[in-house]
Amino acid sequence: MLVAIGTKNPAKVKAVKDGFAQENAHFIFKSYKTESDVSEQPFSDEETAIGAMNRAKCVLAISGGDIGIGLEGGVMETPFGLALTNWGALATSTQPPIIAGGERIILPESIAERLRSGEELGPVMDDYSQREGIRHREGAIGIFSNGKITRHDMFYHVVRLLLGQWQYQNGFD
Ligand SMILES: O=P(O)(O)OP(=O)(O)OP(=O)(O)OC[C@H]1O[C@@H](n2cnc3c(O)ncnc32)[C@H](O)[C@@H]1O
Ligand SMILES: [Mg+2]
Repeated sequence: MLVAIGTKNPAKVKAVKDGFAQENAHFIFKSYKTESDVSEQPFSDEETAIGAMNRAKCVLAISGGDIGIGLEGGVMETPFGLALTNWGALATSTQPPIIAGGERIILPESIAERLRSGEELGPVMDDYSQREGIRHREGAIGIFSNGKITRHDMFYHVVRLLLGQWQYQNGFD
């Protein structure tokens, strides 16, 4: 079965491969750069989830795969501050997309202010941590959880939720 992944981001690609790895079925993976057709920095749960679904549908269409997976990161305002929010989607040609959300934490106010004024989380995190490519590695969630939950860990959970829902809906044991 061909699983098409709608990103070239290594943290996301590895999360998908690891998420499918413990199954008995044989999966082949291909990754493609896809557009999420939402803002570069999604600013709500809804926009982030739509971005994930768009990526999943797009990668399914361009790959001819059996399953398309889209993962999208964003932020959302809450009564407690600006939260990280992450969504994943699994698309097939026969059913509406399945979605699942990731773990959330509140960002420090200094980071939140920069995002509210229009900056993107990726570059802001690199600037904050004085390192390059945080979004390809542990991500903001990894930095602010002291490495306890990385971007890979978080998206791995999302992928397990997607795969499990797909199996449940299709009568797998
Ligand atoms: O190549 P793609 O798949 O697009 O991966 P990405 O890292 O750009 O991830 P998203 O598009 O899903 O994320 C939307 C924006 O939020 C940023 N972002 C999201 N989660 C992040 C995290 O945990 N750490 C750093 N930046 C993050 C990211 O850099 C983008 O500016
Ligand atoms: Mg992106």
